[in-house]
Amino acid sequence: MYMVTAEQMRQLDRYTIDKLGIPALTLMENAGRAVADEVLKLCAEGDRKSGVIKKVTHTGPGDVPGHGGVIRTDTWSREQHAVRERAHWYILVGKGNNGGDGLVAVRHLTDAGLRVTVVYAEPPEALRGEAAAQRDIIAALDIPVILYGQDNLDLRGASGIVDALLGTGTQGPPREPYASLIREANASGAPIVSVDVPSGLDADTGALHEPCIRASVTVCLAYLKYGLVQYPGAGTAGDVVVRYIGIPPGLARECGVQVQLLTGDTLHDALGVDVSRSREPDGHKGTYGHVLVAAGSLRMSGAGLLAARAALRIGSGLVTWAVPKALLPHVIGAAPELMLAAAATGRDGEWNADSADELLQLAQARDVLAVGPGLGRFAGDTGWLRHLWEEYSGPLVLDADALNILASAGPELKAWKPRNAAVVLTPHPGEMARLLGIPTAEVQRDRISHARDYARTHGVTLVLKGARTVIACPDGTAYVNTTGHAGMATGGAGDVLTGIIAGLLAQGLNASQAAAFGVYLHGAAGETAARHRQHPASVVAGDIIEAL
Ligand SMILES: NC(=O)C1=CN([C@@H]2O[C@H](COP(=O)(O)OP(=O)(O)OC[C@H]3O[C@@H](n4cnc5c(N)ncnc54)[C@H](O)[C@@H]3O)[C@@H](O)[C@H]2O)[C@@H](O)CC1
Ligand SMILES: [K+]
Repeated sequence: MYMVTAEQMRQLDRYTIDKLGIPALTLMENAGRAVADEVLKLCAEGDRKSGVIKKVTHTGPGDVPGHGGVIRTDTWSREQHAVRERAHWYILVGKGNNGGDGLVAVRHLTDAGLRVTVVYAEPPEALRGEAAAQRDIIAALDIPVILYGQDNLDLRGASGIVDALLGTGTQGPPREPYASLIREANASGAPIVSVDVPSGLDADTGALHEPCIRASVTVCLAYLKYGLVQYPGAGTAGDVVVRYIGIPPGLARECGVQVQLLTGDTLHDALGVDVSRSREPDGHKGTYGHVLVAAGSLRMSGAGLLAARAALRIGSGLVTWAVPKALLPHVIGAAPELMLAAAATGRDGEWNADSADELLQLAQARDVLAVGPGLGRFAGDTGWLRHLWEEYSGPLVLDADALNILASAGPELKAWKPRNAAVVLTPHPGEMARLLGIPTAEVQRDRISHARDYARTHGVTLVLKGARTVIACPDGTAYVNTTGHAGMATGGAGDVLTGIIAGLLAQGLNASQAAAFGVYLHGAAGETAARHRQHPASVVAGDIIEAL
């Protein structure tokens, strides 16, 4: 499922109207109709707040037996009519095309028997183009309208509200009278159905302006907008329903849109991943690759163990865990399936810069090198990592302190020899901020753009972790994950992801596939673990491995 910015959506709209010849009024009609459908569905589910609307058992249109088939008509049962007449919905209408969509919905809702009142934010004369055409139809139909003036409206009695105030044409925080109307709608407690995006949301980033609508449902038109998927926007949009309005679904790809929601279908169709994970009937452990995990130190040995165990559990043929020599006796038997290697001679169980050659030799005999979890920082670590980066010929997964080392290399990174094999970086927002030299809040404000820019500039595959993890590839494509939950914000969960991605690389997936599929599986395993533990908060990193 493609995801677009407001600007891309405008281009796709224009292309559909100007090049394909589908009239703007047709798109608006489809949009408003889609909104009305979702409102009626919500009515059928019942008004959760006031209990005015009860569940309707007969929801289908009237069926009349015909000759050899059924004639279906758009009629509604008496019970449905009765329910709708008792309800009273308010449709808040802004002066742009978002408002125009809302006015189309008004017409369809009225035809379906729902009592509706139109609330114009601005004098109806302010509407232009297609929206003005809708305004005139509403006037001709004698549908009740009011102009918002703060004391002529009490939304507290509303059964529901349609928010058609501001859409993808919004610039900056909602101005008056939009701001007051948004506050009143939120305070009403009525369910709110937003058209395209909740008014006050930055459609490109998911940042919330003050104020911003808190929707129960957002009926997103044509293509998913970034802001509905990224937090905090995702948290204010309620259930997001993407509805077709006549813009050909394939147009986004043809017009060069590169960002998609990561689903099972995306993995299969866009990334070519064998999601069934079938194995060769005559495969042997060599078929499934050998991972080297260089991770863990005296106080953080568990991080290395989790990464190595995850690499095993995801199906790698063999996994070797390299640790500082002094640590080795203490981790023997920690996971009997693992092979162990001592790769740093420091007596204190910490890594040291002298281990670079030794580690490189170990890595060259294996298919993938994962570096970072529980590594710690040590004197000369930048040169140490540079050596591995430049000399190791296989794919590299860098996490945790390996990312901090990269960050401290700063501009010097440009002088590092470009790698032929893939690099996957898996920063959390704090690590990403250090890589970019900007505050964490700035990373979070626009996660998709920061991840994509870094991946393109540095020729790496980048996994920006956190709710709705972003996987950005060197060619500009990006995927936004939907699996997982807040219970996975727990120590070690990131180490597990490192192991999963390394394990998938070892099994022959390319960097984009391994990163995207790894993130997806990691989240899905977290969900399974939450069900097993009966509460997300009780999930610990080891549970994610067991659930893989
Ligand atoms: N052909 C198209 O372009 C289609 C557009 N569609 C709808 O049109 C919307 C985009 O329409 P528009 O581009 O007209 O823009 P909007 O309807 O989002 O709103 C823009 C209007 O609000 C004003 N405005 C902008 N920022 C404001 C702020 N911060 N406070 C107060 N007022 C503000 C602007 O002056 C402008 O008049 C989409 O979200 C979607 O709902 C759909 O009808 C489908 C087809
Ligand atoms: K809206």
